[in-house]
Amino acid sequence: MADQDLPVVRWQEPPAGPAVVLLDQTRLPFEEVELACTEVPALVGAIRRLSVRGAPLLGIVGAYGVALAAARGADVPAAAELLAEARPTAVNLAYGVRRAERAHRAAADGGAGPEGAAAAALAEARELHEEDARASASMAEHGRSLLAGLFPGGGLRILTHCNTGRLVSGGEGTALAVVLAVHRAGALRRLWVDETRPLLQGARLTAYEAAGHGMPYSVLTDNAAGSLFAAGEVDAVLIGADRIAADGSVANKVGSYPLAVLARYHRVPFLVVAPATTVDPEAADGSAIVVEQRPAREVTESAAGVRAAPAGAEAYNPAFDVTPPELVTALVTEHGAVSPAERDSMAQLCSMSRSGELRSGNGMMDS
Ligand SMILES: CSC[C@@H](O)[C@@H](O)C(=O)COP(=O)(O)O
Repeated sequence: MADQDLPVVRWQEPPAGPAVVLLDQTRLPFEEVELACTEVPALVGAIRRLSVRGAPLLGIVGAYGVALAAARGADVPAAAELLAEARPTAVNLAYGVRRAERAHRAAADGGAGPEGAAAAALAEARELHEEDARASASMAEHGRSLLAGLFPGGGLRILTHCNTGRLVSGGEGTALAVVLAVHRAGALRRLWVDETRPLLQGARLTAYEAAGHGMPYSVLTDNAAGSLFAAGEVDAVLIGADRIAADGSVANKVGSYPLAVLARYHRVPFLVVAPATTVDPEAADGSAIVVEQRPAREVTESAAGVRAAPAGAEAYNPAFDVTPPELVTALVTEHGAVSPAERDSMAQLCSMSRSGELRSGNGMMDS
């Protein structure tokens, strides 16, 4: 296995750059290989094929993408549009893009010139990168302390879905950062890792991160989760989120909703860990969240391109599903934990998130 020491994203200055350099997640867990994107279309392609993925990281990368366009003298609004639309569900992507675009425009309007405006976009991307690292550390501590209160004896068996660790973040991640804090506190008995069909973010990426941290973990097929609950082997479910609506509905990797149903039936806490930038106050409820549909071949073929279904088979392949707020025990953000059932807490969380305002606009938000 690789060493896990390359950054998940970094900015490359000239002469090798300007470039946004990504740790190519399609090559993990077998190879740690960097992918240098020197132009925005290459970066958009990398986002679409999931060389880089996970909501908070998409936001950071989107912001660096705007900085890249500016540094290359490209059409920044056009590049921002391309980047923001590369994937539709994770609200953080458009949020990061619009933030950097706004910084670029403000500098240009202030007479900074092309180089100064490009520097302003890059500074904004770096700021978002650092903010996300700080948010990650706060979420980890809030989540750990919530679980310590619920399970004072430790010995936790946590089930997680998809990948939510350092590979999705400026820091140690969202849900997996909480698991890591529990592990460091000596309170993790086992991490159950859903393989996460069809692209195996759990089996490939979460298992890779769990192994790197020396966690006790087991990979299971998504379908095996029910029997694990039935056997009383799951104490808590922790997942991340790609977008959280104003009513507390949570869009996350497809397969999250069935876990929430299982957790409710078996009276197991279902915790969603995400930075406030994942809250979209403009999405009133789950029906307002666009769910990305992925190509059929991801389901009808194996990862190696070997056909699993008859030629011409059609497929249903949504990348995400939406869990209604009544199934979510708590949302853990950098500001603390809230129950989505508490309307006042949700309203407060919405007011702390600027993702909705920045997501859809042209970066002209007043502030
Ligand atoms: C903090 S990570 C939360 C989500 O982004 C994660 O669980 C997820 O669903 C990622 O999906 P992906 O399609 O791999 O980008």
